[in-house]
Amino acid sequence: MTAAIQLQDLTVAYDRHPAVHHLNGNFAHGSLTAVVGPNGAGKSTLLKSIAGVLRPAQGSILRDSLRARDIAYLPQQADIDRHFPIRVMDVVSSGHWHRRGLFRGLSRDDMDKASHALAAVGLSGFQHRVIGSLSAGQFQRVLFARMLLQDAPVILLDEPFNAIDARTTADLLGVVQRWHDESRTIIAVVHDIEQVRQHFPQTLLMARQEVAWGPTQTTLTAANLLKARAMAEAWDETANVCAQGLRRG
Ligand SMILES: Nc1ncnc2c1ncn2[C@@H]1O[C@H](COP(=O)(O)OP(=O)(O)OP(=O)(O)O)[C@@H](O)[C@H]1O
Repeated sequence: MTAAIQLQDLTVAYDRHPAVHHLNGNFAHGSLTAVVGPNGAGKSTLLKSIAGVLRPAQGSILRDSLRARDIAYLPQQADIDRHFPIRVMDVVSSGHWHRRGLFRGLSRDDMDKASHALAAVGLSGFQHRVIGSLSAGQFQRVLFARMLLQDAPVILLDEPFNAIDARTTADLLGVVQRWHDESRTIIAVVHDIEQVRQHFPQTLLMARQEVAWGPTQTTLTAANLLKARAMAEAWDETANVCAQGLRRG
């Protein structure tokens, strides 16, 4: 299968301290991959750099012929301000702003599409609710409805099921499976190893660097999980990005 996203010796750093270190590999077109690793392993940083929010310190990310709008990115809920006084309909409809322009009002067609997307995530009738009044699970459903409208071939999800109730998680895993059936490329940071084993055919296990990357069954072994933890604990937070020509750490 051809690569939708290719990481070439990718290092991403904050103030020159690497959070992702010399990653190499491909996310194939139509693949469904979980990104797994201990806290601070660089998972969110990797997703942000694939989304184009962060730039590589070294190496590169090749995105085939994808345009920025072809990549839908769902950040962690903690990174989203929900105190904004806007309605569910406005959030969902912003999923297709690239088609209708940022400042044009909502057409009847836009509203119908948003209503269908809300129905698909089990939130019929929520159009006029203010987002601050929703539970965490309901808000996550709204963000998935927004991504349904975005209709992107590549979907990045950062801990989409963290602190979300079991019913919502099951429903949203159904949406992810539907996207997979539609041959979209999906990369999701997931903490629940059992969930990964059940729903994600591919896994990238990382601890700043790659620990293992491939079919979930062969990647998520007890030995690899132990290795990831040991690598994360041994990581020197104060290390700088490698100077050109130095041996890789
Ligand atoms: N904005 C930032 N500024 C400075 N350092 C950061 C920033 N964001 C993350 N880091 C550091 O980069 C490293 C990787 O963080 P990252 O959030 O990517 O890991 P993660 O695997 O997603 O962690 P978690 O599972 O806890 O969400 C950590 O040492 C973290 O402290």
